[in-house]
Amino acid sequence: MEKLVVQGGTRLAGDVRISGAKNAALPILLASILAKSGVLIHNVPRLQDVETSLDLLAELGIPHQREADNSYLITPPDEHGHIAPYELVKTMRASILVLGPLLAKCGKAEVSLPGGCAIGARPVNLHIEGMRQMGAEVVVENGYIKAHVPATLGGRLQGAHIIMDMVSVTGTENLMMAAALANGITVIENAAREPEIIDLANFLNALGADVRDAGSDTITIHGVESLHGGEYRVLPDRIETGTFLVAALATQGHIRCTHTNPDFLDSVLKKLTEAGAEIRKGPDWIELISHGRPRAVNVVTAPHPAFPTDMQAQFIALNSIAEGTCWVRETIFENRFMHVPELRRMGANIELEGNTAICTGVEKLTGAQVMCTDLRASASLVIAGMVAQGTTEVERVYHIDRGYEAIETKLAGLGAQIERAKMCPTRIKRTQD
Ligand SMILES: CC(=O)N[C@H]1[C@@H](OP(=O)(O)OP(=O)(O)OC[C@H]2O[C@@H](n3ccc(=O)[nH]c3=O)[C@H](O)[C@@H]2O)O[C@H](CO)[C@@H](O)[C@@H]1O
Ligand SMILES: C=C(OP(=O)(O)O)C(=O)O
Repeated sequence: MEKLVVQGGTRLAGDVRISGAKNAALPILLASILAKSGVLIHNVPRLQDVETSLDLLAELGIPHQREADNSYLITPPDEHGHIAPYELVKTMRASILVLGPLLAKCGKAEVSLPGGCAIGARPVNLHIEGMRQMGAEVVVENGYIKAHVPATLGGRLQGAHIIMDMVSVTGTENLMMAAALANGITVIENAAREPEIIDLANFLNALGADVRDAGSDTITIHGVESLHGGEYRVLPDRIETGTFLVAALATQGHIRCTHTNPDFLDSVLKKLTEAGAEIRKGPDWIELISHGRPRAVNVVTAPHPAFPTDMQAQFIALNSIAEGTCWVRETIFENRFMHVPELRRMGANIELEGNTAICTGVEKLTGAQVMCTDLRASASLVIAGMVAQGTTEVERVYHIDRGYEAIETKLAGLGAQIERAKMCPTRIKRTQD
């Protein structure tokens, strides 16, 4: 087990290179199942979730090769396995994204049902319902989603008009991938509009699919017979970008994120400006200049283009040391406040009322031993550690490794005092009764 050891008190300064987006790379890697020949994918971030996706492809009998630091060649054979086992799915919920590609390509799929996780129950009923509307027969048995396309449909999913009850990112992606090879036209209404949806659509289209209007709430997919191989570059990670910008403002620093895309971050940049940051933008960079202590800002999470839930924890860390009182309302996940008790251990003044956190900024946090509970909660603890007095030890760092490439190296490059260390086995001293 490893931990991050952070000494607070340094202002972040300099340039940081943003990696490819986790939430685009995962669906794109798994969508390559659909291709008939090799797919070369660039700008894939080096993350635990990427390793898990590659393991999942290998488990299905789909080989890959690392061509360069961040480039992978996936070569799907015509015939391969169709079972995504519990052992892999339990470590990465996004494994559910093989359901659509496997059903579309192999006519059958068995995917372990992902369980709930620290941030909420996260059911996948919309994925299953959409596949059923496209003609698949689906049962949930022994913890697995077991789906097949009946012989009466000639082994091919059928285009359908799907109205999603809720906006779901991976739900929209799964249905888009399934529809790419379906017979006929699929229309997905109330679709998610995240930039990663557009990236997946662009990837599928680069392989010969016909996906239209991704990025709007109604996506139309004209099914094609097959997808060929190709080459694609994953878009930059807007959440990693936002995390570094929040870290810079919290430490009253001045940084520039390079290799990013400012167009994807409107709601976050607006809140950073409201909090007192000066933001400058170029075609592929964003600069943040601090002017003193940040001001507290109210935030409500909602589907894109509104404020992303994946930035909520980082803004709570920022508000913890900002001037004033404000509230942060989480409307996407029912349990995404696990970072709050940890931040309180560092001296933050945060009250929880249902889905709202009320933060009153304190002058200083103090270093403490804290524990990561999920990916973005971990990022918020690292940010808090960088502004706290003294040493913060962030434990269970495997959560952060799921979604941030080399976070301590990048932060150290900006001047942070942070290092990864091995955890010693805990020794509990027993006293005699
Ligand atoms: C790999 C990936 O891209 N992960 C992102 C994706 O997760 P993910 O795609 O899992 O999140 P969803 O957009 O599906 O979830 C949104 C809401 O819909 C609910 N829901 C979803 C599906 C379903 O079948 N039934 C249902 O009730 C969820 O419990 C949640 O309350 O979008 C989230 C919301 O922006 C982000 O936090 C995650 O980083
Ligand atoms: C919740 C997240 O990811 P996942 O959907 O992979 O759990 C996230 O990226 O913050």
